[in-house]
Amino acid sequence: MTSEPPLVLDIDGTLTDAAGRLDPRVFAHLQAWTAPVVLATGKAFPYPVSLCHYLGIEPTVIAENGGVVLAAGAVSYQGDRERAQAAADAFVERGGDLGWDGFDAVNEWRRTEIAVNLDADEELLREVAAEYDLEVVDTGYAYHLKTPGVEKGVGLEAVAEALDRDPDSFVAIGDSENDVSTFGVAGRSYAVANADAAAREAADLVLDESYFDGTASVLEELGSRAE
Ligand SMILES: O=C(O)COP(=O)(O)O
Ligand SMILES: [Mg+2]
Repeated sequence: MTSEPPLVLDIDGTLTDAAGRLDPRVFAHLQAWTAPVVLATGKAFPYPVSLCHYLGIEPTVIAENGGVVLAAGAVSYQGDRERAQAAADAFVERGGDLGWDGFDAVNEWRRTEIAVNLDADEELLREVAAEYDLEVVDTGYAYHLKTPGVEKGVGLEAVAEALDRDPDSFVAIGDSENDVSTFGVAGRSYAVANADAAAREAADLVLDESYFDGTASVLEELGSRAE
C-alpha cells in the first residue's frame, strides 16, 4: 500500500470548468485527500485562501504566481508591486487599458504584481514591462506584470520546506505558462488537455481530458493506488 502524495494544484483551467467556474467535484476530492494540498495560482492571495476556507482544508497557498506564499501558518511576500504599479501607470499613460471595468477585484488585494486583462495591447504591455525590468506572463486568464524570478515553483520549494516534505514528493497539475516552474520542482507533473503549449511541453504527461475532468482522472488514479 502506498500513501497519497501531496498535491500542488493550479486553480484556473485546472479546478474549473471551461466557463471558469469551480467544478463542484473539487469539494469531495480535496476534502478526502489525506496528504497536503497546495493551491498555486496567479490569483491574488484572498482567492485561494477563501477557497481553502470554504473547502475546509488547511490554507497552504502560493498566490500571485509565487508572490505570496502561505504554509504552516507563516506568510511571505516576494515581488515588487510598486515597480509593477509604475509600469502599469506608464502603460495607461501611453494609451494602454488594464481592462477591468468598475471595481477592480483582480488587483484590489494584489500585493506583489499587477494583472492585466487579456484584451489589453500585449505588444505595448511587453514593451513597457521590459523598460521596468519586469516580465509579462500569459496564464490564459490574464497578463501578469511581475518581477522576474518570482515563480510558483520557487514558492513550492518554500512550501515543501515549511511542511518538511521533499519537493519531489509533490504531484503537480496545471494548465499554463505559469505552471511550468511548478512542474520543474514537483516530482511528477500533469498538464490538462486544455493546457497551453508551454505547460504541455513542460509536463511529464499531457492528460486526455480537459479542465477538472483531467484533474479528477489523476486524483482518482492516485487515490485508488493509495488504497
Ligand atoms: O489568475 C490567473 O491569471 C490564472 O490563475 P491560475 O494560476 O490559478 O490559473
Ligand atoms: Mg491555470
